[in-house]
Amino acid sequence: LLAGATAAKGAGALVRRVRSKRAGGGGSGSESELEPTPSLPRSLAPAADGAAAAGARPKTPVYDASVVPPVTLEWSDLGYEITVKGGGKKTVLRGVRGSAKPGRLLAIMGPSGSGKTSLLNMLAGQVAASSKVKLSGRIMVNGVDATAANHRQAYVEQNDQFYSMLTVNETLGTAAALQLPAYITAESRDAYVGQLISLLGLSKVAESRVGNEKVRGLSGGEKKRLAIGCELISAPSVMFLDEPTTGLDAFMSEQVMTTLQQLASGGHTVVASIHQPRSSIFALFDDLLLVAEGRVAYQGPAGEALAHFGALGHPCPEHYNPADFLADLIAIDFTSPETEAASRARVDAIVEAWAASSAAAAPAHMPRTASAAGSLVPAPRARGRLLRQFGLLVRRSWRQVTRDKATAVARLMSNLSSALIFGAIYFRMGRSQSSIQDRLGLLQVSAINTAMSSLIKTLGVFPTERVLVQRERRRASYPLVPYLGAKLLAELPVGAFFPLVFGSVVYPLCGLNPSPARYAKFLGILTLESFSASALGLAVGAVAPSAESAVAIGPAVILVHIVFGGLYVNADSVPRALRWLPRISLIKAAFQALVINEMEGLAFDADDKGKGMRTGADVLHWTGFDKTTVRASVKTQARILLAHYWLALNLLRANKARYAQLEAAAAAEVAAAAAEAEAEEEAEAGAGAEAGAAEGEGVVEEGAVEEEKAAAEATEAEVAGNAPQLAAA
Ligand SMILES: Nc1ncnc2c1ncn2[C@@H]1O[C@H](COP(=O)(O)OP(=O)(O)OP(=O)(O)O)[C@@H](O)[C@H]1O
Repeated sequence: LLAGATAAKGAGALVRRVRSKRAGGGGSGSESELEPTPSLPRSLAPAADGAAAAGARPKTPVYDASVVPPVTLEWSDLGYEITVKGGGKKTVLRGVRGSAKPGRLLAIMGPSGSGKTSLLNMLAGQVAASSKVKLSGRIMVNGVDATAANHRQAYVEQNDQFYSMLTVNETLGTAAALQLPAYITAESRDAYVGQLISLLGLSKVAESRVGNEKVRGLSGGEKKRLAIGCELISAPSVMFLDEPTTGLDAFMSEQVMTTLQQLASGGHTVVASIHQPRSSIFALFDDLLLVAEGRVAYQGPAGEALAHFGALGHPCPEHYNPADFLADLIAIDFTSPETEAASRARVDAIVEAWAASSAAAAPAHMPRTASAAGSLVPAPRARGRLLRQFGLLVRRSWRQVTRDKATAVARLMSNLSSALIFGAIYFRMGRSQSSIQDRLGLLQVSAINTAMSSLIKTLGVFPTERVLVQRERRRASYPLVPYLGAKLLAELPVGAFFPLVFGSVVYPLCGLNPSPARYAKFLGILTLESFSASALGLAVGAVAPSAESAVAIGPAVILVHIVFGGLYVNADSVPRALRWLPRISLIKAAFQALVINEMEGLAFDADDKGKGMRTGADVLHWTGFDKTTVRASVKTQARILLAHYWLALNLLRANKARYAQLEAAAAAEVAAAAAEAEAEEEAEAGAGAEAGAAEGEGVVEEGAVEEEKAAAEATEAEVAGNAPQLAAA
């Protein structure tokens, strides 16, 4: 049965049939009785036995991702206002109302700039918090105010981010292992991932790497379907997708939208913003929400939209793409003042006609309560043990870093060429007086080169990875500490390899101190420094808004480390107020250790006049490094390294996404509900009416969301043990 899980349209009917069977509790309920091809993977664990299907508590907990609690979303009076430069207000959305139903694909369409993305983000609670943004209105889930705890939703962003060196199978496998409850066996998980892959039409590329700009991998459409798959793991009732077809050709767009239609058929509530689809894609929509200038021009069955506009005197010409027709109809034509005025009048008339229509007035089911009553049970969610998460994350990072041959070759070539260039410039330095300056120069540029190469590599990769990690953490897959720990552990050997290559080549070429112990220490000092620079890269990458800005900020930061790196400014002559800077310079710590390691016990030839520094001790005195040791410098470097990790961890924590919440209307509703509850309480003393869903103001942090989710988790054991009841619900 499961092997046949291809994406068959109409399979939703089957799923619904199955559901009604279960809900009835009759029959054996055995999976093997069911006929072909569900639109979603059916079950993670072996199906419940007859007793379980009949309602008894099953011995093996069942997690069935195909049967999500049905969710109807309703929204009313949505307003989205932005304070623009100069203090003016821009209305992005005004008086928007509508609904999205389970088992249906709702497309949000409209001309560019009409507010599609803003509406989608608002419905999904993904509008970035800002003092300039004001959101109002009400969003309900099955009749109660929407909260993170009372339904499970997923949001597929426009740009897909993955670990590029992992295969499709590994990507979904890791996501499943991180997100699914720990009681699900590895075999069940693998089977589930296999089904998900066939559902998404990714079987042919299951063992292909995702790829990136450097390494060819999946096509745009395949990546989009993989992104949908990653979100599907947690069995969300509602799926939001921001322009899922952007950047895809017509064929791939259709494949993606067909996948969405299948998900809807399987019982999910699917909402996608989309920009002028072709007619075959338009035909896949169940419902349509047309946005014109931030207002609703139509909401209802997609198949009835043309009739609605025909009745308003705007018939669609024959053989015309309905999506193009509708987009043109509600677009403002800025060609000339006359065309603008005419098109505005047309759009206004359309919007007003819709607002006045009975369909628009059909009340969304909006009881006056702010209670987030748990009418819906969220799907169980992973709270795996830290060690298990750590293991998974180490394996993922290890695969990413060891398989990235292109980056490894580039780093190898860069380190080798630097070593050879330095080797040629400082070739066999000897013991003359001028070799003292050469030695100091070589050790300084070696410290700078090692730090720069490590920093730039981290800056180029980490900001993108951070986005991915933040996304995963939004799904509460794992805490930051195991993530960072796993990353460091997995990258340790590869990270150490490059400074070792550089040092191994440059040292003998330049004729540095011939003692093998000094050679080994030289390599150790450079390796530790490269980790310190990489950790600095993590800290910069944690705050930089993009990879580009990280690459701009990083060198500016390292420049301070270079200036106070020990050669350009003598530590003793640094102004008192800036004395802390050399102490935190990773280049200084490395340079100092390298110089002491090189100079101790070395003798130099006198110059022509029989003068000059004759011993390494003289050089150390002159540089001001005679007051410390290699060991102390290495300890300093270790402290700098740990401080950078600590900084990176805290910056990542502080830089988490914050989302704006519905403001005025929600606050008013909460107040009204509170007043109502108070009145009720007075009326029936001790009735204990609840009115306090304190979601009034401002900003919801992920932490707050997590707390809500944690509360929902109390139901998890229940869910685990009562899957048939959940399915029935
Ligand atoms: N943070 C913001 N600051 C200023 N203007 C904004 C902001 N967010 C949205 N807007 C404006 O709101 C309007 C709607 O934007 P939105 O991105 O929702 O439109 P859209 O229909 O999705 O457009 P497109 O199809 O081009 O992506 C646009 O005029 C946009 O410039």
